[in-house]
Amino acid sequence: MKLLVTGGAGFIGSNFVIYMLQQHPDYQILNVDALTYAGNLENLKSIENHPNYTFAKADITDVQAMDALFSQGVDVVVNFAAESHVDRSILEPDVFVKTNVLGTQVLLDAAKKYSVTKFVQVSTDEVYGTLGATGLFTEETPLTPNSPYSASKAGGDLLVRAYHETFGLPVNITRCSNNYGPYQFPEKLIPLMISRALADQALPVYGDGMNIRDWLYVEDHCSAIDLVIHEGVNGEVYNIGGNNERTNVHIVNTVLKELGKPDSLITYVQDRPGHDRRYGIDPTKITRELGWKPKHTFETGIKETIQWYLNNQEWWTRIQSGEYQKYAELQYGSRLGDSL
Ligand SMILES: Cc1cn([C@H]2C[C@H](O)[C@@H](COP(=O)(O)OP(=O)(O)O[C@H]3O[C@H](CO)[C@@H](O)[C@H](O)[C@H]3O)O2)c(=O)[nH]c1=O
Repeated sequence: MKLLVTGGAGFIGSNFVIYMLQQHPDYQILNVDALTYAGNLENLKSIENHPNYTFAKADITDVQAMDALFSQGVDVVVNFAAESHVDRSILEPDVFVKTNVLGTQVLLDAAKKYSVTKFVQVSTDEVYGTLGATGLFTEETPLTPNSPYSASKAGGDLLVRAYHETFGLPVNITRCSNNYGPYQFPEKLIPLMISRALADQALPVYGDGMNIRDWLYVEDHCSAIDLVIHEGVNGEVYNIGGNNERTNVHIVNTVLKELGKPDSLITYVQDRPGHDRRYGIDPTKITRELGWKPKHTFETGIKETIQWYLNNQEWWTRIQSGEYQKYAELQYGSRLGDSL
């Protein structure tokens, strides 16, 4: 099988490439990534010389580049390539629409032209909007995205759906909750808090810190996508969640405790505009229909993750520079100057 993985140098994408080469060493994997700020080939050092792995630097919105890649023969596409950070989408929505909507459409056109046997769109529970105190997102929950990021992902998902309905393209959409684990870029809650706590810097908790996310260990997400590639019924959506709902303040306290750092580092700052209160995924469909089961509890996953960041300080200190640094100052500088 020849797999085209887009965004394979990002957090979830690189974990997926490594996972697939371990599970299916005979599959050929072509990783295409534009290597924007969060794409990092260092994530793939362990498999870069694998005989069945190839890398191409290209942007998924580049029609000619995508045509050239698909013309080499592709069986399955897994589309991870996306702008993914909500705060950044509030500052610059245009790049989100370009990559997440236009990029998806370019890939769909190429997938149609070259008759791929499966197109998996890796999406997010954020397309469902926010939950109140009760209930869970199911695959039938209406799409009501609240941020430019989630609106752009919903736009991509709807195009995927339309290519199935209109052209019969064999597609699946997966919608995951918050991932965590090795190689997550330190703009996201868990790695950001680990890196700042280690440097004894203030930890910016948005609003009252009681927003809830449903945490999924990245390797469990990868195993779910592997199942969807092989067993997913064309046209179907599958929600993937870890049944691990936690408040943000619980996450931050866990990080502080594991690192032996004081609570006084927590700084409540101005809330994220349009901040979704709660996400919670009902994974019944993928569990019952495809037999998926996560292997990690939150308690083991978070310990392993913190240990990974402790063991790999060079990886994240190197990337905390350049464009990231400028952006972090914009994002946290103003927030931290504006503590509640
Ligand atoms: C970066 C940061 C975040 N937060 C809060 C905001 C959220 O309630 C929670 C998690 O924030 P983030 O790590 O940015 O993740 P969130 O907005 O939930 O979105 C993530 O999870 C989604 C899946 O639910 C993915 O689709 C997104 O790509 C991914 O970024 O922590 C803080 O309180 N302080 C912070 O500095």
